Amino acid sequence: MLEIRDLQVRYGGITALAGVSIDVRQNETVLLVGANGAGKSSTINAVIGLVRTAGGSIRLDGKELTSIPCERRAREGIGYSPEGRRVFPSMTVAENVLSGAFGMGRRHQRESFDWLVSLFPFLAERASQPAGQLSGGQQQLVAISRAMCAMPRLLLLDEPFLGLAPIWVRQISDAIRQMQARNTTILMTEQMARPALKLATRGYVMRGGEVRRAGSVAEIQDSALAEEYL
Ligand SMILES: Nc1ncnc2c1ncn2[C@@H]1O[C@H](COP(=O)(O)OP(=O)(O)OP(=O)(O)O)[C@@H](O)[C@H]1O
Repeated sequence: MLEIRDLQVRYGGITALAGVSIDVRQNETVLLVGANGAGKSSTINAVIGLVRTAGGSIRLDGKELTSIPCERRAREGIGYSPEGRRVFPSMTVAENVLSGAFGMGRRHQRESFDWLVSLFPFLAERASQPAGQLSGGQQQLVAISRAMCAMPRLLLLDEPFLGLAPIWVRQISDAIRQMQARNTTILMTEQMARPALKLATRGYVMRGGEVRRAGSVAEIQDSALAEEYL
């Protein structure tokens, strides 16, 4: 479904990705694992269009994405939850979540919101509260709910578990499982790989802007290189 070939990203003189190739098949959950600066976020951000690519291709169901501007990529069915619990702090919880389905019909928005509330009742309890007042774990759930609200066919999750207490890790894992049950294809990144490994089907170990190893979750877990990060 997603075909990344020889992807290159540079920030000025810094090479962040030096020719990365990754495949994500339909209904798979693929994990990018690696230490700080390995190139995980740059890969995700290139797919959603937040960074310009210096070479290579990114195809979604055969369609080249690199020539589509960032603001139009969501319409291709891509949902994105950024690293670092980024919510719009002064907007309400409901506004934050519904912004993920911007431009879609009211009925679709209502149905999605009701479904998300059935997963996370606090979204209804806190619906009219500014999102900036929530705890870190709740903000991360709002960011993920926003990415899920449009029911994307490809969901990009950048470090969804980073710095969270176990109770939030469980809730976010449950949300990801719900998306899997709805046949959503997922590409996620993680430094703290253990909870993510339970959700993934395959993984890639990244280091220094390159893929060092690819394989099943078991293979990734076994890899000596991965040891460093787990
Ligand atoms: N905006 C930027 N300007 C300059 N260099 C950057 C920028 N963003 C990332 N880099 C550099 O690009 C490389 C890859 O970073 P990237 O954020 O993709 O890695 P990562 O694996 O996601 O790490 P992290 O877990 O810290 O986000 C690193 O050397 C990083 O310092």
